[in-house]
Amino acid sequence: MTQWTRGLYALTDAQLMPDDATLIDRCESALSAGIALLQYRDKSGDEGQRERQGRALKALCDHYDTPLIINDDAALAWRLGVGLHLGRSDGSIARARKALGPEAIIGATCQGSLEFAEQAAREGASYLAFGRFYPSRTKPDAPPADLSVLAQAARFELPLVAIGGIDGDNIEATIDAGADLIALVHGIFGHDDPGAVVRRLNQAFDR
Ligand SMILES: Cc1ncc(COP(=O)(O)OP(=O)(O)O)c(N)n1
Ligand SMILES: Cc1ncsc1CCOP(=O)(O)O
Ligand SMILES: [Mg+2]
Repeated sequence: MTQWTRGLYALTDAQLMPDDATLIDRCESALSAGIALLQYRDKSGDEGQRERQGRALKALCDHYDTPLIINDDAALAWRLGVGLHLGRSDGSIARARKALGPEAIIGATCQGSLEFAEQAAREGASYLAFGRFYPSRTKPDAPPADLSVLAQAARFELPLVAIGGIDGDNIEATIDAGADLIALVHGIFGHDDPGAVVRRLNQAFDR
């Protein structure tokens, strides 16, 4: 597996990629340009679609040697043998760690809270996700967080993910504040050519 602890973290969106062909095409474009992690985030409520698209993305991610993370759905992550991202009301990190095993990548939403982060780290999270840091088109009601939380979270010695409204204009400031991974929906998949955007955004890590 390629190093996943620093770089771009692309999250899918069923509105931006409404059918299987668009989803696979856009994800392949991002993967081939070089992302650290891909998250399948499906809020459609269509179980069959989630199983089918999850399996297709697993095959694609294996091809590019890039970890796949499933949002919310621990059972699907277990069936596919991939990583899992859990928010505050998506179930316990400790239970997911027990079910998925010591090697699985398990991420936790911490919003802007060091207390949430402390608990997730204790329960075995692989990374801690903070944000939203900027106005987000994908999740406008996500609680806002201040960038200063990233420097304070360095004490957990886990990869820190920043999320929410990140784009080419604010990515450098977000990395400089302490983010190891930059998670984006619109900033990657809101563009016709995700690969070109990924190449541009990756330059922020190479300064
Ligand atoms: C990398 C990453 N960070 C945060 C989230 C948000 O998770 P959650 O709060 O559970 O909200 P939903 O994404 O489920 O709407 C995430 N998915 N990924
Ligand atoms: C899932 C999630 N959690 C906090 S903000 C957000 C959405 C991020 O999407 P975008 O990069 O389009 O703001
Ligand atoms: Mg969730």
